[in-house]
Amino acid sequence: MMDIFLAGTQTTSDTLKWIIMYVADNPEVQAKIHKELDGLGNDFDELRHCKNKMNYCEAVQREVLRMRPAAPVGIRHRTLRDTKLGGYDIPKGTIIYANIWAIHHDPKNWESPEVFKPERFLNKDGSLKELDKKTWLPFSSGKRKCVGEALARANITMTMALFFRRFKVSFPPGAQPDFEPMMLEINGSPKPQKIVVQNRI
Ligand code: HEM
Repeated sequence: MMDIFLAGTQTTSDTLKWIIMYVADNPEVQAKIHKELDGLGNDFDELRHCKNKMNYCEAVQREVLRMRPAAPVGIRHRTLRDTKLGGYDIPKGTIIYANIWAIHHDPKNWESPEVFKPERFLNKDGSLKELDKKTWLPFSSGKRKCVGEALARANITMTMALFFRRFKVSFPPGAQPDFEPMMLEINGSPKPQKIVVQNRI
């Protein structure tokens, strides 16, 4: 139970904080989020039916999870026996981890990886592209991948919808936002930032 609480709280809240920061820093992205959410009309009352109509919000979520994965090097594992991986010999008992950050920022995988661009996940007609699970893996991969992915993704989608429907965010005038994560145990958390939150309704 402790694993679920520890692994499931800061990861989701950090991702939401990164989303707020990237949206505050990109007014044109925020305008598109607001347009999409305003377009849901009365459907908004039944949020669970809206997920498939929120492609742009989904693209923002994917891009933030790519640029600032909440667990940038996953969880450490120890090999149970001598093994070979990618041509390397790895002795029994070696501590290994997946460098998710490096995969997400590798220009071989992503065009201009340091640029925040949710559109990279969308087709020209606004539909979502198929996810390449070899290059986008914020929840890691394989047998020990995150067990909370579906819960986290649903939680982030609903919070984004409820929050951005109601609020507009920005950095205070003259602020110099800091997008460098600070590593806390396994988490790549944002540093505390001041954000201006304005009511839209
Ligand atoms: C944005 C949110 C989240 C992200 C980015 C994330 C990411 C990850 C990653 C990268 C791992 C390591 C997998 C590996 O060892 O290869 C992991 C493991 C794990 N996550 Fe998450 N996680 C998130 C939310 C959650 C939530 C909401 C829960 C539970 C309610 C959860 C529960 C766990 C558990 C129990 C493990 C260990 C799995 C195992 O060792 O078999 N996570 N997560």
